[in-house]
Amino acid sequence: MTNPFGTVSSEAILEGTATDAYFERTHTTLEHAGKDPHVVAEVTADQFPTGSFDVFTGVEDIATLFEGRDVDVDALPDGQLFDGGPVMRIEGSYLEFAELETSLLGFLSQPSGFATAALEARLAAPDSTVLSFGARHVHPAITATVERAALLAGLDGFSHVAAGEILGREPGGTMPHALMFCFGEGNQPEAWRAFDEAVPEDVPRIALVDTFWDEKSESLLAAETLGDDLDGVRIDTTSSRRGDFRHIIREVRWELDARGHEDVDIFCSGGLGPDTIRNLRDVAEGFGVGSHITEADSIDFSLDIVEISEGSDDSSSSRTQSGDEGEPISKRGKLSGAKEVYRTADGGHHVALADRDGPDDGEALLEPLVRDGEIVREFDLEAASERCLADAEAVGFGED
Ligand SMILES: O=P(O)(O)OC[C@H]1O[C@H](OP(=O)(O)OP(=O)(O)O)[C@H](O)[C@@H]1O
Repeated sequence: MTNPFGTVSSEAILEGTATDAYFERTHTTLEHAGKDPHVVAEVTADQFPTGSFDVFTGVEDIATLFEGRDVDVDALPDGQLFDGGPVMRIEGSYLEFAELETSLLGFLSQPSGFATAALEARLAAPDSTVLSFGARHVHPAITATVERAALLAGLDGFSHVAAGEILGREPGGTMPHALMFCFGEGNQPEAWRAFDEAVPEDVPRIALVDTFWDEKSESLLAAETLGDDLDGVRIDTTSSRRGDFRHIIREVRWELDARGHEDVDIFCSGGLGPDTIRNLRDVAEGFGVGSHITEADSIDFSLDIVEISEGSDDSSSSRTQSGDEGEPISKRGKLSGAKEVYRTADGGHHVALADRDGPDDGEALLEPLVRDGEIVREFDLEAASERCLADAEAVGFGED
């Protein structure tokens, strides 16, 4: 049985059948008419800066998508923040990549949305542990994409096991309510003790303490049961029972401290977004964040041809490599001509035509990704994450 879950295969994505039918019909029509113009196309979300930044990611998948295609691609670095103007520029014969547009936009749009939302969570509690718990909300085939976006945005870890294998990271997390149910009400100590005995030593002993009784009672019981071995408690109080969540956490902290358990950390989870995290970051040590990341809006990227010229067999005639230019062209409402985007020292994001000067102190952000079908960039998630956080600070991401 191949592909039992009906997911679109990697082969279909690479060969271009993972596309909208109108691109196939365009290909057929252009071939019929003997047309294959040389184009420069750009991927943009907004034409001009809006004052609101998003995180760019998915670029490694784009490199894989274009490998072996006779095109040149330039793109922002992974993790760079952007606000208007192109995040990517593709140059080549249009038929070389026409059908890839659908997958190309999908590779960028959803992961960039996840990473932007994860960055909001990260910056809401810069000094706390923040883990990605959202794998359960997405199709299993894209869980590593979610967890990668979370790491890119600087989260400390994630929960998904198979994603961990792909990303080369140990997943985090300790126990679900299901474990507590299996031991039953009144037997919480048995559950926590069995966990402590069973799991490897390097797994933190964080007891789930909201299952049957109130959070204070279960937290104290966990501390009594595991003593110094208890690293923390997790409070995942259901929203209907939450009341004043901050007060509940402060009360648990107070009662733990009063009995000498100052070293026991408090972790929270369940429907947490940046505002709640900001409100709890001084009373809890860590947060599990799921839906805020997975429910992020996709970034509304589109691909547009911005320069066009008659096709040529000579690939060295590319603009990227020779400086030759086609005719500027654009749809109404979009901006014609190949562009560059710049970051200035004051954190500004600027868009200008690529053959004009940018701002005096502007750093051009588009970098070579593919040349004549060869990937010319290396990828390093840790470096991308550092870039993301540094750029977030530079542009004042999340500040009003
Ligand atoms: O609300 P989110 O931000 O998306 O967080 C993801 C999940 O993590 C917590 O689940 P928990 O591990 O407690 O689930 P369980 O009830 O299955 O044990 C929380 O209750 C959510 O279901």
